[in-house]
Amino acid sequence: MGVGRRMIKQGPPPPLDESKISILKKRKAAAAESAAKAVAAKKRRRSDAEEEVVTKKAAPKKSKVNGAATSKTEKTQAPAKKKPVPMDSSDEEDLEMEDDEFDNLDGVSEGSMDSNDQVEGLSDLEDDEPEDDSVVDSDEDNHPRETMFSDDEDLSDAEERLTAANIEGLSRKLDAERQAEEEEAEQELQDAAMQTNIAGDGPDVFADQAQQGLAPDLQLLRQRITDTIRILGDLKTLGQAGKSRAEYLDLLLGDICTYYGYTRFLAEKLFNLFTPMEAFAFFEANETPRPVVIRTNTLRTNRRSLAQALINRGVVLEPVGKWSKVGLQVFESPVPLGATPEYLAGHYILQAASSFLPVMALAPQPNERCLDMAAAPGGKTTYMSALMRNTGTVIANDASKPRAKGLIGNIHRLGCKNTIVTNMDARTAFPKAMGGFDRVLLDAPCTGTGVISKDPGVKTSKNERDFLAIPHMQRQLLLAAIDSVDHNSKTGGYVVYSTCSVTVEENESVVQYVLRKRPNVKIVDTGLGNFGSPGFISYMGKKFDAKMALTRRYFPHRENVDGFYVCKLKKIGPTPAAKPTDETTARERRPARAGSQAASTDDEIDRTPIGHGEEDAMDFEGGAFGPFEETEDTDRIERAERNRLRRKGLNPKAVKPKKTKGDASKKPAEPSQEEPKAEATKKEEPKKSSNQAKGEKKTVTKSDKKEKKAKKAAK
Ligand SMILES: C[S@@+](CC[C@H](N)C(=O)[O-])C[C@H]1O[C@@H](n2cnc3c(N)ncnc32)[C@H](O)[C@@H]1O
Repeated sequence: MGVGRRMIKQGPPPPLDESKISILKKRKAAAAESAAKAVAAKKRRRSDAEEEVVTKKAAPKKSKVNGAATSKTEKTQAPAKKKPVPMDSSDEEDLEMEDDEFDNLDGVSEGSMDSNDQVEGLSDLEDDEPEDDSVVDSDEDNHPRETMFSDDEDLSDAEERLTAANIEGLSRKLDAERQAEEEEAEQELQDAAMQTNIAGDGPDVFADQAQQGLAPDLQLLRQRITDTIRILGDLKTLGQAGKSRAEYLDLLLGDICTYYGYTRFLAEKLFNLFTPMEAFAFFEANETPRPVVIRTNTLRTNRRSLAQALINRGVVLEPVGKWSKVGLQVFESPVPLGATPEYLAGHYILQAASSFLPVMALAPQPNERCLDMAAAPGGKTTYMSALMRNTGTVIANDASKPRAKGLIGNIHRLGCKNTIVTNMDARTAFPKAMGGFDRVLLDAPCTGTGVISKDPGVKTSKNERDFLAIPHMQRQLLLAAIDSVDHNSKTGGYVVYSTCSVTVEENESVVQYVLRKRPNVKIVDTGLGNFGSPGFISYMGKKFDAKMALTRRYFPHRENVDGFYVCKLKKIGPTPAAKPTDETTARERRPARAGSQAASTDDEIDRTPIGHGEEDAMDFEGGAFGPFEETEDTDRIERAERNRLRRKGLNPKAVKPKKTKGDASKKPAEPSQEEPKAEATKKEEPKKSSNQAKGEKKTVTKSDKKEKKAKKAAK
């Protein structure tokens, strides 16, 4: 992400600024406090920061920020005391395909803080060093911070393991907070009803519609949104005669689009995930940034030492919550977090709290062989490396070359010595180039609907085509991920699939698809406890595998983390050699082809996985996994062949009739040496029954291989 976007993200969206009156009273209070603080002099701000450190220290029983979800009190105070924390360019590793993200690594501080702040921060640092030191000293003297950074923060496995107890505690706390917020919101709605003296009879929300076309009065719009939600909650009593639920929903969606700036298409998609009331909370949460979080790099330091070093620089921070032993939530920083000596020395990385979760679910072990399929800029790769204590191997792959450069930068900075970077399209590269991994992480490219607060462009940039093309690619990648895992791994055999999107199309639907295509995997518990919400087991009439409830969903308005999805799969049997990685139906492919660059490469690639040993011997068609889906295969094979010919500069229509059944060597366009043989032979398949095709395919493949070998030998 660029500096500009970081700056935008740090502040509220200008058009909503004036009218943004939170539904929660506590936020009103915070806004007032914030305004008051804004006029304070810089030294005053500095002393505020010191005060806060002292306050925290003086309040040992104060509840801490959990899971990046602040406690109620903290949420109230946070907007006022937080000033924009400079974000490092590595901060959000989850936004897809941003090639320049790491090009701006060194410029991070420039756009994030004004120069005065920086100078002041530095001079203050010099002036106040002894003072800060004393704070740290006193901290060591039975200070509450002792409890925050307890002695158990060693580099042990246990430190990294998420305990169910911690998670349950956190979950309970979040539930309580959420309930309180909902009660407040409900109260506000009731107050609004009393103000209008219309108890038992809802307001006429349709009355203002005549004003359409004029610039909207955002306050009125907001009022109408809350009124409509209230009416929808009790349509029978509050609804107007002759007005249907659909009409109210239509009005509400239109208002949400106008108020928050979404396209109708996306607003509807997101709205449908929740009740109207909860959808409102979700859209609201997307207007405010999530807490800034850094992850301690345990290959270089430990959290206690890092926290002390940063506190000495005037950074106000706390442990992110008991669920993580490496996360620190930063409330305020007088220095750019992407340019501190500790940052440059690789002691931490800016990483969204939700981004820890897939790696925790993956739980890579020392000495394992792991793959991070879509790794750049490396927040998760470097965490994997740290959990593996720089042993074993992590293959960190990314299809984007510029992003892969950023990945390399992070790997060096954080001192990951067990990591190899590759720059390949994971759909084709794995398991062909490499396979047999103990664990694979697929943090898939996605639409980014979980990180709208970071990238508001998502509100208008994602269209229907994206929601066909991107899930299509996700399915391909996840099949490749599964095929790349060694089901016989003594320590692993796991795949973790994650996205920073909240839509069902990119999450449960993708998992459901691969369950159908790869019955040799099953969903297992993520190990993330009750933190987050269970994945959907049904959605809009569509039923999913019952175990989908073991997958986890995270939402900005529920957990105060970026929207995220995590699914853990265990491979229980070999992937059949004959099973192509991409088996999307023709119906799914068509829009995808037209849709995106990712999808456009779809046709050009044969994704047939290379079998390993026993997998080669697996007779898929007659085996445990059922028959080929002939229509899909036929279409895929024909398409692949046409594309192969086109790549050769040949007209498929012109050359096709010349081909002879079963004789690969007589093809007019000979596949190049590096082209997969399966592709060359599969074109014969459509005209045969699946059994015939299978038999012939094997025969031809073998003869082809022999022929190739002979050619090689001759050369
Ligand atoms: C959500 S980001 C990954 C973030 C990363 N896991 C982290 O934690 O820093 C998705 C990444 O997928 C990469 N990508 C997209 N298509 C790909 C493909 N076909 N093969 C491999 N990587 C791909 C993008 O370049 C992008 O860096």
